[in-house]
Amino acid sequence: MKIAIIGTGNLGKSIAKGLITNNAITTLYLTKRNLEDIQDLEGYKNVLLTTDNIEAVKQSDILIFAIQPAHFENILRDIQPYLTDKHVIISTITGFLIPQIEALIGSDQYIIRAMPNTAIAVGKSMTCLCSNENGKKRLKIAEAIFNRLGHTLAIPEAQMQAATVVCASGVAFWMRLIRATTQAAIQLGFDAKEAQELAMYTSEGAANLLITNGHHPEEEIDRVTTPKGCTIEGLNEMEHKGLSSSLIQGMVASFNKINNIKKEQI
Ligand SMILES: NC(=O)C1=CN([C@@H]2O[C@H](COP(=O)(O)OP(=O)(O)OC[C@H]3O[C@@H](n4cnc5c(N)ncnc54)[C@H](O)[C@@H]3O)[C@@H](O)[C@H]2O)C=CC1
Ligand SMILES: O=C(O)[C@@H]1CCC=N1
Repeated sequence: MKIAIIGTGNLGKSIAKGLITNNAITTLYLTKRNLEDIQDLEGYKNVLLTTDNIEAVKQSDILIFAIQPAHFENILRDIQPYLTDKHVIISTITGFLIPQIEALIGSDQYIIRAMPNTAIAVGKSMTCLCSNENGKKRLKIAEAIFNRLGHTLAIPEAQMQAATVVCASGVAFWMRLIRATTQAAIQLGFDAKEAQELAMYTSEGAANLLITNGHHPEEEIDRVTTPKGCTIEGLNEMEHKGLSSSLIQGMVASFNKINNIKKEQI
């Protein structure tokens, strides 16, 4: 696949690393205004760095946009004359809706919105996808790309904001949970490196139990909680202190914020 990433910053670089590691490219154009920060990607086979978005568009079929929302409109206007029937437009940009993209480049384009997270760099992104009417014909291509870089779910566009909180911001929420369990493990006597190892692999194992077995989390909790044992003692103490409630309230606060970001910027 001839892919271009327009705007190779945090997310764009993570996608690039995932595509390179998974051999998912014929050519990969990476664009950025200043190429210094992505020089480390230059040595890879078939990876080309450029500041020229138009050149990258002309040479590629799949265009993944990973710039900040404020830059998207001008870049779309610049590249619009060079779009042809071969192109699939994939936008990762938060809060930029399909009708806004259609208004700039036309509803006859194949337009897909993708909401990945930074775990895409290690092939473990939970990526939500939606498309315009025409883009439905190319959704399978986007699924094929992002399934190589983790797991995908096609959703209606109306759920993209919620998906951003759960999956993209979700990486930060999980990092904080892993850090907190690491701190507890240090207090219980492990050195910092060991403590993080225990926290990371325990959380990976817990998630994999659900992924592999398809169980509800409480079913797995029931297997661990010995009556009058230490697990239920700790679990109930966490709930008395508001663990579930605080997570839910935090995610709802993120959702309220994401719905107001655009209004605040105006
Ligand atoms: N960071 C994350 O976890 C996620 C971010 N997003 C969305 O992805 C987008 C990018 O986010 P980040 O990577 O964090 O931002 P970033 O600021 O790190 O990256 C944007 C890049 O675009 C480049 N750029 C600016 N103007 C350009 C132009 N005219 N031509 C080519 N490149 C240009 C900048 O140099 C920068 O490297 C945002 O719209 C964000 O909402 C979506 C999902 C997750
Ligand atoms: O924090 C943010 O607003 C963006 C959207 C999801 C990840 N980063």
